[in-house]
Amino acid sequence: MNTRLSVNVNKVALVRNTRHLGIPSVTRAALLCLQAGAHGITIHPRPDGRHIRAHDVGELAALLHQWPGREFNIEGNPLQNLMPHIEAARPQQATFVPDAEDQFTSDHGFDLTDAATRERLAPLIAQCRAWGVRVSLFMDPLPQQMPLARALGASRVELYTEPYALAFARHAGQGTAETAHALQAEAARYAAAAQAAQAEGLQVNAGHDLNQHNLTPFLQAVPGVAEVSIGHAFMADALEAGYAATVRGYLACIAAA
Ligand SMILES: CC(=O)[C@@H](O)[C@H](O)COP(=O)(O)O
Ligand SMILES: NCC(=O)COP(=O)(O)O
Repeated sequence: MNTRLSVNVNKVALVRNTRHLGIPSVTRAALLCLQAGAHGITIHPRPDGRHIRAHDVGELAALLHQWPGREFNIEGNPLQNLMPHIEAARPQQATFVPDAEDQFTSDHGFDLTDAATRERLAPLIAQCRAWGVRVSLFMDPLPQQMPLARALGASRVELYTEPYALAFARHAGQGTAETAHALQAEAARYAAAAQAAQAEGLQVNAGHDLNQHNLTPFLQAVPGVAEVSIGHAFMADALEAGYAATVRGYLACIAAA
């Protein structure tokens, strides 16, 4: 499967919000990434508006409508502020994330073994489907929870990849047999979760702290990833190389897998 690249532009908005000048432009960043070949744009309009704000959602939806075949992915907690954005923007994909309102960043997936969580999510997933919006659930790599995700009506899961990224960084920094084993074990966890999801008919996305060093090995270890959404490391790279060259760099990492 050719994994698709969705660029998360949260951090462009974060810098923009530090002045009242409207620069750097979020929509221009998205346009340049699409022109360079990115398959989609991801945003996470958090309740506190620290980066992506309501007007960004509408402006990006209008931009993506000019790019048939490219996808708009809006992330957030559907029990907080996400659903009005989904109704207004009608993105191709909504990624449900169980973040608290004041969370520093996303750092865990849903626990679908909790009946109350399932009861709250089921009607919201159904609502998105009624709007023609695919739902992906942000999940830790837990094979046993994949049937629960499918039973709720999700079309995809997004595997939360920070633990893998941490194991990769430790091995890259130390290169010991112990870190190699730990990295191999982490990659195997994700492969098992992906295979369990695919066995349920779910497609598999992945994201959080992926970068140009850990992306290719991740995709080599985890079969059939449909989409990676990458923002923080992407924007750090783009500050040095520019958006277009950075898109090409990440596409090359995907092609090398
Ligand atoms: C869900 C996830 O892992 C990221 O997409 C999230 O958008 C990161 O949010 P911040 O950019 O606010 O750290
Ligand atoms: N869903 C992950 C995402 O959109 C971006 O995460 P990160 O690359 O900013 O960590």
